[in-house]
Amino acid sequence: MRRLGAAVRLIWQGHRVGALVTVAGSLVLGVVPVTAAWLTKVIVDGLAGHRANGGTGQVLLVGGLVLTLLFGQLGQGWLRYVQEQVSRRIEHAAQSELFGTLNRLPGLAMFERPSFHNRLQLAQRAGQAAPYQLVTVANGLLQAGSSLVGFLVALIAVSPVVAGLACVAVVPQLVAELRLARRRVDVQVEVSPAQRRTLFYARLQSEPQAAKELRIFGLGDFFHGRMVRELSTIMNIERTLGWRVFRVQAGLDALSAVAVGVGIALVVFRAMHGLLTPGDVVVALAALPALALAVAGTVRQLAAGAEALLLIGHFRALAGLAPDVAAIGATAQPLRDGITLEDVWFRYGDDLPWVLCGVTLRIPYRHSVAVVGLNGAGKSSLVKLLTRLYEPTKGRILWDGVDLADLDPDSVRQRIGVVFQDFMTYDLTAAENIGLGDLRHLDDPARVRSVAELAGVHAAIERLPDGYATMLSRTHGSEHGDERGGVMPSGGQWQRLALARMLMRADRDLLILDEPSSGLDAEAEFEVHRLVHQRTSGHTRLLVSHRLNAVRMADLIVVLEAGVVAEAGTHQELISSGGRYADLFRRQADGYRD
Ligand SMILES: Nc1ncnc2c1ncn2[C@@H]1O[C@H](COP(=O)(O)OP(=O)(O)OP(=O)(O)O)[C@@H](O)[C@H]1O
Repeated sequence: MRRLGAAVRLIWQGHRVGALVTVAGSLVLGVVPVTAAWLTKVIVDGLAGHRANGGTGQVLLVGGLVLTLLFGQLGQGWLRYVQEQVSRRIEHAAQSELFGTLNRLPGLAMFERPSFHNRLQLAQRAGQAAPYQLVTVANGLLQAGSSLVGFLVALIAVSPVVAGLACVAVVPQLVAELRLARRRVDVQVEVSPAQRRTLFYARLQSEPQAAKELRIFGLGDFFHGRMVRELSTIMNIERTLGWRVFRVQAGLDALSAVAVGVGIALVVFRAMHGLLTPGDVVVALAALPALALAVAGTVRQLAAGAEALLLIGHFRALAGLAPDVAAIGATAQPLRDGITLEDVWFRYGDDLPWVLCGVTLRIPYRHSVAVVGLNGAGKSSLVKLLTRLYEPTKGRILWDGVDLADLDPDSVRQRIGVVFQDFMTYDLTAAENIGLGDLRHLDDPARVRSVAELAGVHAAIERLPDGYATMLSRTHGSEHGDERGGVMPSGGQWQRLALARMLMRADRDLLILDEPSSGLDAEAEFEVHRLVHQRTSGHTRLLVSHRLNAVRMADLIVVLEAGVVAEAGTHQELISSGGRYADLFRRQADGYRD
């Protein structure tokens, strides 16, 4: 019932007038065949002398029959057109609702589950197809149903026994078709992971980023083979289903043919004994196959409706997904004292190893804290906890003494500027790639330009064919229809663009720079750090870097090792203590000297 409610809501949001019009149209068109059959009967009875229609009456009846048939033909075309319009609007509403829900999910954990993506794929398909399917089913049901009722009434008038036979034949058809509907949905669920893998292999073979390695390592045939294997798996599952559908429906068709045959025999038998007029025979002979068709149509429509409702269940499950990070709470206030991590433990899943094992750390207001450590030490995970993309498994993170878990994540994020280690590269213009850092200033060229200058990428952008309006993509044209194809910045230039994007938020309370210069050459790295330090000094900052020289000016340096804080102090203190940091620093310095 809830699924039906969800479907009706989608249809209502999509195009309520269109939906009502198609329902009314279907009802009217449903009575066309039976009207035509009755007019035929009256004409035939008039011709056979069983009725006194008169010459004018016969002409009027024939005219009425022609008009009825014409109305039926034109009406069907019109109904199809309105249905398509309704369908487009419903699909639009469904996709908008689905992705609106996804965007409202505050955390990351959900996006890292294969089951979520399988369900998303099903939900997308359900959102695209199922509501429309329901509209066509409803219309089909109304048409087939009203034809069915009409012919049944006609048949009851001619022979109640034959009509009863037709009714009994409905039961096995309905049961079999409903079981097939469930199996169809099960198959869609079953093939969903293989379909997603197929898409993944298809993308690898078509995207420029992967094209390099595929060609150099000769991986094209390897991935092509894997894709073909997945396609074969899908094909085999669907072929088995197709064979089952064919067998069941062939059985049902045979049953229906037998029922029609028995019905016709009964009609002929009664007519031979003078119990039926020629008109009755015409009606019965027209009604029986038409009734069989209407029964099969109605049953298949019911099964398609059941299938659509089962699919809508996936849509509902996703559209009603509970957020993995509580999305409500008090609004975060401007930072005045600092951020404290209290015995923070974290792992990405119950069955995965601990990443942080009791980290206690303070980032005082207007101070800079650097986190260093070997690969996999948990530095980026710490950043994800601070930005509330995940919740700590144990322990607390306090924003001026208030647990982050009690604050509205959006309001916290509005107070933070971040450049991630795995930053995004958007297939958009250079200006947009920077301006996205603060949507309020997306169309503020002066501001965009000033942060680009700070990040040292302005000169490179100025040299592009269309300057800041140049598309930074080789696969997408611009939104304004320019399909020339843009340019591809270098790795270091992309990193500077990400840095500039973060600098759009340089006025925020907490700035987090996770490896902001790993793609830069040594000279550029030094320059970027100097500029960022200058531009953001006086802000509360968390810096993550492998290049210890780049973070030596931080107020506090924390060495993270195996998920715990192994050492903490200023650069001088850590060097003097001769521990892990001093060792790492010496080795990096030696590396530069050699
Ligand atoms: N999304 C994730 N799901 C599961 N495990 C993850 C995820 N992200 C990171 N990990 C694991 O958490 C551990 C810490 O990773 P993290 O990225 O925080 O380390 P890091 O210190 O930033 O490393 P690096 O210096 O290489 O960037 C690693 O063992 C990694 O495999």
